[in-house]
Amino acid sequence: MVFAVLAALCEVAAIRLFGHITDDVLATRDLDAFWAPAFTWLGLAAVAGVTSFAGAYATAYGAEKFLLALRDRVFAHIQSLSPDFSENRRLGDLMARLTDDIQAIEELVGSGLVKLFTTAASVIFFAGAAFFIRWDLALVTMALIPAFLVVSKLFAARFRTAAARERFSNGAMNSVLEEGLANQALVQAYNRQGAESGRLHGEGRRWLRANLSQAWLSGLYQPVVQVIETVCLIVIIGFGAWEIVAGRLTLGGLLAFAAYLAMLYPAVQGLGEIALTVSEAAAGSDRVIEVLRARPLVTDAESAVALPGRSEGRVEFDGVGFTYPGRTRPALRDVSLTAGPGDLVVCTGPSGSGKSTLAKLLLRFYDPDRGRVLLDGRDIRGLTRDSLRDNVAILHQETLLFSGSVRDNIAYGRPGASLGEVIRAAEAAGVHDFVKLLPQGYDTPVGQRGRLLSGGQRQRIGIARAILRDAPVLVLDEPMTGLDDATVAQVMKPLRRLMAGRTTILITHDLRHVPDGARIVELEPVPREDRIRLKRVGSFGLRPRLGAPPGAAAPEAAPP
Ligand SMILES: Nc1ncnc2c1ncn2[C@@H]1O[C@H](COP(=O)(O)OP(=O)(O)OP(=O)(O)O)[C@@H](O)[C@H]1O
Repeated sequence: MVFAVLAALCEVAAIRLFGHITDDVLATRDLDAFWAPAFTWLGLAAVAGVTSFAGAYATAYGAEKFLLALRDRVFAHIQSLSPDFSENRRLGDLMARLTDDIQAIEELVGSGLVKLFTTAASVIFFAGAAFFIRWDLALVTMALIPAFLVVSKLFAARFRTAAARERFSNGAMNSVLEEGLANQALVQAYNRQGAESGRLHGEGRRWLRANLSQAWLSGLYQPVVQVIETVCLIVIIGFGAWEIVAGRLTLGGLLAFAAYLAMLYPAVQGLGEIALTVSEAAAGSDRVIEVLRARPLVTDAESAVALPGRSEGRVEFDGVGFTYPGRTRPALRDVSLTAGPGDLVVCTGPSGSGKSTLAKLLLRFYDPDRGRVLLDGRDIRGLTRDSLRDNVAILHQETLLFSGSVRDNIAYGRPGASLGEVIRAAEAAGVHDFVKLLPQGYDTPVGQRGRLLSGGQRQRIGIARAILRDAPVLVLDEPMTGLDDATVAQVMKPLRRLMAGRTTILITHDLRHVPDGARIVELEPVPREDRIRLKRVGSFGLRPRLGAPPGAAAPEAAPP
């Protein structure tokens, strides 16, 4: 701001010099009087050049840093929300909020604010200089300024509506793009290329219309303002000419005055344009603020403590009931089970009976509505989420991989792990054998979501990651899904190694590969009956601790 104000002051002085040159050199034809103002002018131009460069760079620096900090903050905020937040929204739209909408805010807060300040300063300087030459003439000029402001206010309101539509369409278009690209195999397999292209075209047209109405408004704004500006200049020059004829104003005075006005009106116009930038930024900021206002469903309690050291791995669900936010049917009701080090508890049951929900509660993505989840006898709501999750390793149904190398993906379980540790985990998980055959070994990229690898290979990388994490509690969510018997056999060996000595909760509806000695917990979907029944299955060992004996009435009210 300081640099920009200095540059504007240099321009004011340069115009004044131009007036002097006109009156003292051109009108008098005295060449000797030319050199001093000419060199001063040159000096001013140099100072103006340096200061405006410094101002522009400093503004860009501040704006970019702001953009970086805001994006980091919004992203960190989204990461602190339950996975539910992203799952309930379209990914492309969220990405548009993190990129384009934040960029629109940056344009206002970074360059926009500086521009507002420096333009306002220029208006004051040029108006002051014009007053200095002829206050009465300047007053006439100023009387026309409100016309600019009224026009810009009229346009800004419409521009804001158009900008909000454009932001919304941009998010929708990004969502279609993201979904189409992420599901390309599905699109091609079902011959839906045309439909997907049509969807994109539809969103693209909506975006185009929103952009065109913005272009229409900003295109119209310029000529309207220019007409007002021209009327002002003609009035001033006419009035000035009359004053010169009457001998009350010199030619240099009039020229300098007109030059000040030529600088002043664009500055006033610039103030109006900032109103348009504000409208655009407001549309973007509404969308970013909506994200920042979302509160995490689960936070660390003020009295939350970190687990002292490594957990023993004693897990207990004690009369747990849970309904997802916005749902009326409970996902779980009165579930009780315990598992200790070395135990393997297999949660089974039909689809939708709440098996994966148990894992989400154990990781505290949600808190139960009833009952408690305990780790080492402590309610996990009294523990910090970091220390809880440090002690639980999860292997998801579809192993989630990032688009880095094999090594990066295994080391995700323990950042900073050495290559030796990664290789040891990979050997234990049966990853090493196929990695040896990959073109770049552990540095081979796994592709977007690991799609360059087979399902079984991805699963084994997930196991290696969990081995490296070395957490005392292990949750395996359908680790065998989609694998053929031969691959399951390959995966089972490292899985057994991984489970040894840990508390393992294995979620599966396929009991064929469950190791002997496992405790089986069968969940039944809540809506069909009033209670969750846990029952013993076949010859698989121990009976779990029951929340309610089979056949007993459910302690809670029936679901709505
Ligand atoms: N994020 C969510 N928001 C709302 N409801 C959900 C959510 N996730 C799951 N549900 C609902 O909760 C119930 C239990 O789901 P859950 O995923 O735990 O079942 P599951 O037994 O693991 O099923 P599957 O074997 O098919 O994976 C289902 O009725 C499901 O529709």
